[in-house]
Amino acid sequence: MSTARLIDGKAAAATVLAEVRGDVDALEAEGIEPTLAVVLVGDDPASHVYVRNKVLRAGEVGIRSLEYRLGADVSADELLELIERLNADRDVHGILVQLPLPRHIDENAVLEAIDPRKDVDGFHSENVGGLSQGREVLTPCTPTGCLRLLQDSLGDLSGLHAVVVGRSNIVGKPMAALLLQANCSVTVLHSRSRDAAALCRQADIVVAAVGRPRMIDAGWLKPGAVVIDVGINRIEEDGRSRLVGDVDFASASALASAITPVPGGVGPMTIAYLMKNTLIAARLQHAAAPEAVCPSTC
Ligand SMILES: NC(=O)C1=CN([C@@H]2O[C@H](COP(=O)(O)OP(=O)(O)OC[C@H]3O[C@@H](n4cnc5c(N)ncnc54)[C@H](OP(=O)(O)O)[C@@H]3O)[C@@H](O)[C@H]2O)C=CC1
Ligand SMILES: Nc1nc(=O)c2c([nH]1)NC[C@@H]1CN(c3ccc(C(=O)N[C@@H](CCC(=O)O)C(=O)O)cc3)C=[N+]21
Repeated sequence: MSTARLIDGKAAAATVLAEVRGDVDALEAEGIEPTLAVVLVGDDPASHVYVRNKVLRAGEVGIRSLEYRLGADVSADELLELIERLNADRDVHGILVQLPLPRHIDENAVLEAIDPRKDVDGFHSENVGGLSQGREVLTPCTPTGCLRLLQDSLGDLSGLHAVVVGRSNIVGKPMAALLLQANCSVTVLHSRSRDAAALCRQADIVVAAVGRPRMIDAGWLKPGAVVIDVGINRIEEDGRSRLVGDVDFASASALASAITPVPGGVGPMTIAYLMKNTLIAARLQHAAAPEAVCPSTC
């Protein structure tokens, strides 16, 4: 039995970050200091780890980052006020509000309050709609990172059948939109899909974003399929805690032609694309408001 080629997300992320580093230098030569504001509400330990990683990575590529930590009991109004302040601050180019938010805060209202041009997560309806219409907009980091991994592995994706397992707003749906934009035929599976494994076995490309440890095994795959595992699940095994994906790596890698590991696959690419989006956002804002037309008072 053959073994799948490993798609190295860490190495791919390093390439993306090197591209970003070059763009940062170019912007700084124009007197612009790309800046990302990260907002973290509450004390979820996993969220704290993610936010720390984002801030560290930003520093490494020369992006300035501002961290705002708010208590779990903060009111929606206080959070919206902070976002308004960041929207109005011309020195802030990207705003990321770490999800999930505490239950008493309407997540959608918060995401809609972010200036779409500073929406480095690509979650604002303006950007969601733009992606669906094929306009050039800020697109969500995780699926955009997955698309890059696929294009690096396969080149042109035209005509391939891609199956996305999961239909969340942050991964599954934008992933499907990006693959369609890249000329794939796209099938989206979810918890109500009938005989999901049989549908998945028709895929040339499988993107798993379910949140169920090792759900997708060889029985879901056509021989030679390329598998992208978005899942990040912390489980207890052999008396210790470990991170596993939504794909049963051992089983799937015997049948797939290429596969991402967890950790070291999609996760690092998500952070790399957050940095890239921050650069795109900075460019967008400075192209739209050149000093020559816009006096310093605006
Ligand atoms: N690597 C990274 O950078 C990131 C990783 N993640 C990880 O990706 C995973 C998915 O995240 P997210 O999209 O937010 O998760 P959600 O819980 O929001 O969505 C899960 C999706 O999976 C579907 N689903 C559940 N059970 C089944 C099943 N048995 N068969 C088919 N589909 C099923 C659900 O269907 P339905 O809609 O019908 O309920 C839903 O659409 C998680 O492990 C998360 O931690 C998330 C973001 C970034
Ligand atoms: N507004 C918002 N935007 C997000 O993009 C967002 C979010 N909220 N909330 C949570 C999810 C999750 N997410 C991850 C990012 C990086 C890794 C990552 O780097 N993972 C490493 C392992 C890290 C570890 O060891 O825990 C890896 O896979 O190699 C994982 C998950 C972004 N998310």
